[in-house]
Amino acid sequence: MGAVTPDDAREELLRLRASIDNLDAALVHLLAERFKCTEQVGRLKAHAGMPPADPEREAVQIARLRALSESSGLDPHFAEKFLNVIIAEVIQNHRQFLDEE
Ligand SMILES: C=C(O[C@@H]1C=C(C(=O)O)C=C[C@H]1O)C(=O)O
Repeated sequence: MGAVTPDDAREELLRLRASIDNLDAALVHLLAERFKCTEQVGRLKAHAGMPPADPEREAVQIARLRALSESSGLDPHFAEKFLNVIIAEVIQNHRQFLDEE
């Protein structure tokens, strides 16, 4: 392979960053849809007198995402940390719905 010129490198960087921008936008859209869903779950639970957190469901979700991560080349430890941050935010929202009831 020949030497990479600064112009080639800049072009490749721009190409990769354009993909990163698209992927970040997709992540934001996916998260927004997930939070719309969990909001409905939270309101349903608050109305039905169910607790905001469901540790059994969380354990199933974490195991599932860890397995998916392993098969797709994502660090499963990172996937678990990421999901835990999201779940903590969801549970905090669910507690607020409970207070509003
Ligand atoms: C969304 C729910 O509420 C909480 C949030 C979860 C999540 O974000 O995946 C999973 C379990 C619950 O602790 C649910 O019970 O399904």
